[in-house]
Amino acid sequence: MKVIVTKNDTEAGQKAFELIKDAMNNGAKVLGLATGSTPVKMYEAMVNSDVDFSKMTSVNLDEYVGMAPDNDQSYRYFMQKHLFDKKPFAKTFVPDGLAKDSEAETKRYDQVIADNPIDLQVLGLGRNGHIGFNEPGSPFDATTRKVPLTQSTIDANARFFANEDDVPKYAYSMGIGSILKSKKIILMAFGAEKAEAVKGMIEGPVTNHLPASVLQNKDDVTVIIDEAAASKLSDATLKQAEHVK
Ligand SMILES: N[C@@H]1[C@@H](O)[C@H](O)[C@@H](COP(=O)(O)O)O[C@@H]1O
Repeated sequence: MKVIVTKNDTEAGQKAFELIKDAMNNGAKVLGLATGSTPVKMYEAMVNSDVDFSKMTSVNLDEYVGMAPDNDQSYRYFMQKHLFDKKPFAKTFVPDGLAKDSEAETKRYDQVIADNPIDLQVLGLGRNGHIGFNEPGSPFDATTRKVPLTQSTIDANARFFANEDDVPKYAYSMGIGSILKSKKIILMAFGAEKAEAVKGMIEGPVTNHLPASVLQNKDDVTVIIDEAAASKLSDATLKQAEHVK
C-alpha cells in the first residue's frame, strides 16, 4: 500500500487524476468509479482537463435499490452531473436501482464486470471502513450483491434526504471479490471522521470487520488522504508516506 498525504481534498483529487492519466497512458481502458463527496474534486480535475475520455468505459461500484436514475439522490444521477454529462465516456455502467429482479440484476452486473475488466478502481471509504457498500462482515470473495445498509451508513446518508424514512435501506454493490480483481486501486478518504477507519485499514489486522483492511493484501493500491484523515496514523506509517505540500 502506498500512502500519500495531501493538505486537502483538492490536492488529493488532482493527484488521483494524475494517476488516472498515467494509467490511461499505459493502456487503461476501463475505470471503476465511485460516488460520495470524496471523489468530487477528482471529477472536477477530470472535467477541467483536456483529457479525452470518449474511448473509455466506466463501471460504477454501487446504486441504491429502488432509486430511479433521474432521482437526484441516485448514483447514476451523481455520475451524470459530476462527470459523464461534461466528459462523455464510450460506455458507462451503474447498477439499475429499478431492476425488478434483484438476482438477475446482480448477475447482469457481474457479467458487465467480467466483460469490462477494471484497470483502475477508485474507492472512497465509509466511516465504518466499508468500500462500495460492502459493510463490516462482508465476505472478501463476494461478487455483486443486494446488501442491507448499516444504521451508521443510513445515518451518514440521512443529511441528503428530507426524512429518515426516505433514506434507502438497501443497495446493489460490487462485492469485495470483484473490487480486488481490478489491476490498480486508488482509495481516497478525507476528514477527521474517517481517521479511525483509515488507521484500521492501513495498520490494523486484515479483518472483514473493517472491509477496507483487505486492501493490505493487494498489490498496486494507493491511498490518498488529507491530514485530518491521516491524524491517527503511527509515526512509522507517516514517515514512509509521500507528503504532497
Ligand atoms: N457507497 C458510498 C461509498 O462508495 C462511499 O465511499 C462512502 C463515503 O462517502 P463520502 O465520500 O461522502 O464520505 O459513502 C457511500 O457509502
